[in-house]
Amino acid sequence: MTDALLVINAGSSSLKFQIFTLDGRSLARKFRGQIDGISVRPRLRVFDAEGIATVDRTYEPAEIPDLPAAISETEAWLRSVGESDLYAIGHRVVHGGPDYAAPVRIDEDVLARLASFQDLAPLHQPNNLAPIRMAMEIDPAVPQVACFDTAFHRDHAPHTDCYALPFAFYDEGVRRYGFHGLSYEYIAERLRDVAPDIVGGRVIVAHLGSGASMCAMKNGQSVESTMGLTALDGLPMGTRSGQLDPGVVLYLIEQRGMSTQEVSDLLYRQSGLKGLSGISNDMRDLLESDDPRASFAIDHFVHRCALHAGQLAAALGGLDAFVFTAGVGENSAVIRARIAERLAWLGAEFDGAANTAGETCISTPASRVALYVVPTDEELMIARHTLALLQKRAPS
Ligand SMILES: Nc1ncnc2c1ncn2[C@@H]1O[C@H](COP(=O)(O)OP(=O)(O)O)[C@@H](O)[C@H]1O
Ligand SMILES: CC(=O)OP(=O)(O)O
Ligand SMILES: [Mg+2]
Repeated sequence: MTDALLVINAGSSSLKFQIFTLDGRSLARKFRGQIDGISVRPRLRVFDAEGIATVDRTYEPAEIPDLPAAISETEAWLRSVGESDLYAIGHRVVHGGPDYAAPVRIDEDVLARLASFQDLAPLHQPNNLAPIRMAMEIDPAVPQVACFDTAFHRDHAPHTDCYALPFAFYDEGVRRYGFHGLSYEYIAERLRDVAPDIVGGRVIVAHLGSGASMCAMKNGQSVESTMGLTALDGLPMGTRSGQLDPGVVLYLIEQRGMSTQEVSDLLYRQSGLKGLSGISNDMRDLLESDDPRASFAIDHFVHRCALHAGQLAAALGGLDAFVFTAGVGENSAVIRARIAERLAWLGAEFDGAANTAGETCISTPASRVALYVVPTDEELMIARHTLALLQKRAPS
């Protein structure tokens, strides 16, 4: 089949993939699948075009201990359905560095440049690039396109995305890039249908998954993000610390004698919900647990979400809407309720019944700040960009 478009999205706790068929310029979803809960409660699910689950398989944590294992398992599944003759493959690549403000067709030079950003996104970039190399080896003739988490944020004003370091660091690329841009771009588009009255306003989108960030949007454009040079900054995450006094890093090195590798492992893999709770990086495990350390980690997460929401509301000069998305934001009514209650001072009137009923709008009609739950679809955004780039037009 030469009219199939494969999309791969390697996150920090999941590998998501979709296959689309092409009919001229339009995309039709054929399969959507993911292995989530990697290393904790791995589960492969594949849904057909009607949303019916065609595969639902759980694994022991040791069977899918990391992203590379999930990549191999997914490759095996893809081979089994015979999607070997592809029109193109679109990839999520988390870090585009200072070079890439838009999707790019991948060749050896581009791949080498993307590999040079690996240390800035150690949880993601290696797993984003491995399937690209794999596909190049299988069939170098299939076009591959990289779509970046950083691209949507690249129009930030320089005084907002610099660090207060000597300016030469900004020039060499030490900037607040921001991530989850494919998700935010998709949500910005969805809001045109879901909430046309606020799309031109001041909106915070909270992408709360295993990785978590918030984006301040004005008129559908990103103006601020909680993430920075790396995807460590901002909110606490599954295994990442989030915002930290840089003095803590100095303390770890100088007082505790930790190596850079040990500090990196601590901040990327042992911190966040996992580090604070000592139980799990998976929000579902914490919500199900009676252990006070689980509720402590959740309290911290909610507190930091509320603080960062205030910061982004300040960046926007007020707030018209707040949108929840990604694994936690889409699925946990409890976490949404707890964060929404902390937005009351901004004028948000939370509708608890709408929230538990799974409605899209979870604020009262009188609320000055509208609250929404909008499922994200990074893979669809990647598919649109990939097709547009290969057909040399703006994504539709
Ligand atoms: N029903 C749920 N309640 C609470 N959290 C959930 C639920 N379903 C999924 N999650 C959380 O969502 C996270 C995964 O989100 P996702 O956006 O897929 O992450 P990523 O792409 O970063 O791997 C997991 O850590 C999981 O705890
Ligand atoms: C950038 C990032 O944190 O991505 P994810 O949430 O998919 O891990
Ligand atoms: Mg993700």
